[in-house]
Amino acid sequence: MSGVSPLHIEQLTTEAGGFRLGPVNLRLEPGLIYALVGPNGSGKSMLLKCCMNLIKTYTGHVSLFGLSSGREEPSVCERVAFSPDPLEGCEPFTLLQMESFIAPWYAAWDHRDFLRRAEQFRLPLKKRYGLLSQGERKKIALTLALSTRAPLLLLDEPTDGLDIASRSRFKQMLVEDADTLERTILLTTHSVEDIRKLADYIVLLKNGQIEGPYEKDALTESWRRFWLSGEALPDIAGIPGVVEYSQSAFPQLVTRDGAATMAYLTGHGIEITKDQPLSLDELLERLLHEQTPMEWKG
Ligand SMILES: Nc1ncnc2c1ncn2[C@@H]1O[C@H](COP(=O)(O)OP(=O)(O)OP(=O)(O)O)[C@@H](O)[C@H]1O
Repeated sequence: MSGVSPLHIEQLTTEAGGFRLGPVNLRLEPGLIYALVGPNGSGKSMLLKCCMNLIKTYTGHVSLFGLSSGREEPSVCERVAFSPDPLEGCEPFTLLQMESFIAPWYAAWDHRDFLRRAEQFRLPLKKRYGLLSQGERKKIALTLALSTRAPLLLLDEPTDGLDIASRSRFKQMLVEDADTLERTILLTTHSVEDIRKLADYIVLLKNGQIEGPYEKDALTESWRRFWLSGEALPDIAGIPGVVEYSQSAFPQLVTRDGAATMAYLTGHGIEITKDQPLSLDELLERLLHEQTPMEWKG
């Protein structure tokens, strides 16, 4: 772990409408993109709102760059931008008007940079937010968040509703910004494609609790499916990493620790006939829904 964390959450708990979130502990490292992934209603939006102090009824502690998130002073505010889903209360305003409200909070705001982003997203500057389509509204939220040039962005479902070209432009903007800005992003998403293309790390939110962060590349390297030549394995429970074993004409197993499983099988003279990494879709589904350490299939 290095230096001060852009976002450090300690023992955060909150409740709303019978739903309990936490205790959540999470520490982000600078310059990385984290995908916060969880089922509908798992508390992702609540967590982002707690970080922004928009929900104040939480216990625990949130610090932004080492400063308490509750301190509403420029040194905290200008370092973080939040793109909620949706932007509430903005219906009467145009993009230019929204800029005039937000820009004064951010010392690094550059009007030309803002105009360039709006143009790249083909956004009207003088049309009221309330009259725009869902995708156009999302692009407004992204334009405003990115234009802050804040070193920490919290983005709630940033690509939801975007057309294909706009998704590419968004990604391109992140890539271009990385040349001049050390930016940490925590984004929520239900899109495997977003996770594949954007995220360095995956953070799971399940049953109100955080799992991870998991480095995406390490995760996809580690989770594997092996096909075996033997008819039956001697001691399945003793094989490290195995989460599923299917006994059939072509026995196969799924492991969360490919290297350890392979070492065990090789060491016990069991031949692996085929070895395949899990797709990110399957891997995420397993991570999000796994309840027990091992599932058996006869
Ligand atoms: N103000 C509120 N009043 C009552 N219940 C609330 C409130 N805010 C959130 N909740 C409840 O808390 C739970 C978590 O909501 P949240 O919006 O954080 O989920 P989410 O993970 O972002 O879901 P999704 O993926 O569907 O966007 C939900 O069951 C929701 O109904």
